[in-house]
Amino acid sequence: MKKVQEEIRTLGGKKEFLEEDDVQKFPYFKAVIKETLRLHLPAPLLVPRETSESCTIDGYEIPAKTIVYVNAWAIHRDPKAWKDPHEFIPERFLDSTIDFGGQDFEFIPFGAGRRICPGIPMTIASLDLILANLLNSFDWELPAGMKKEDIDTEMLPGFTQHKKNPLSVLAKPPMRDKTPTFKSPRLQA
Ligand code: HEM
Repeated sequence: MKKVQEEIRTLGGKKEFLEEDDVQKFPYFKAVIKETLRLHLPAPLLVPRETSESCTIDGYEIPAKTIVYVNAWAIHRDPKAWKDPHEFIPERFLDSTIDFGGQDFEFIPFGAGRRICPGIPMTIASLDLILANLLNSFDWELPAGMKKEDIDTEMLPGFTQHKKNPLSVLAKPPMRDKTPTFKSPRLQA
């Protein structure tokens, strides 16, 4: 958290509101989003498919008209593809060209092929903008007495992943805001 906030607050030019172009200057922030989509992909089994003809995959014969699920959750944690696959290590994406565009089959949070999610640009633009501004504008703390090891990542069963128990966090204005470089008209009013 500290590392990504430092990047945003240093490279973001101390702006009060970051725009889409600003976020493109934050490689570590981008890596954090990728690593989150690797470990906690919203659709862990993608969207089911039906085979149009029989085929053989990895020695298994799949008859025509079979419903097939791609276990992207398992692919994203495959030790043959990822070092320390269960660990949250955004740095693994820094010197890597692996992206979610459907060309790198070890990382497919939006699927791949001709039915790949068409919402990628909208998703990434919204995630970038909302998350970068939340990290820029606030410091985040766990409620008193709670340690980071206590964060519960349990999910409800379902087609898309939803947290079983809500996450409680405290948003605090960062210390640097004691002497703001820019005051919005809203704050001055
Ligand atoms: C984090 C956000 C999102 C994730 C992880 C996600 C993931 C996916 C996945 C895994 C698929 C199936 C692709 C496949 O099986 O190969 C899919 C399909 C689809 N997604 Fe998304 N999606 C997201 C956001 C969106 C948004 C914002 C939109 C619309 C604005 C959208 C629209 C669609 C549509 C229409 C399909 C069906 C495409 C088809 O079957 O041709 N998605 N998405």
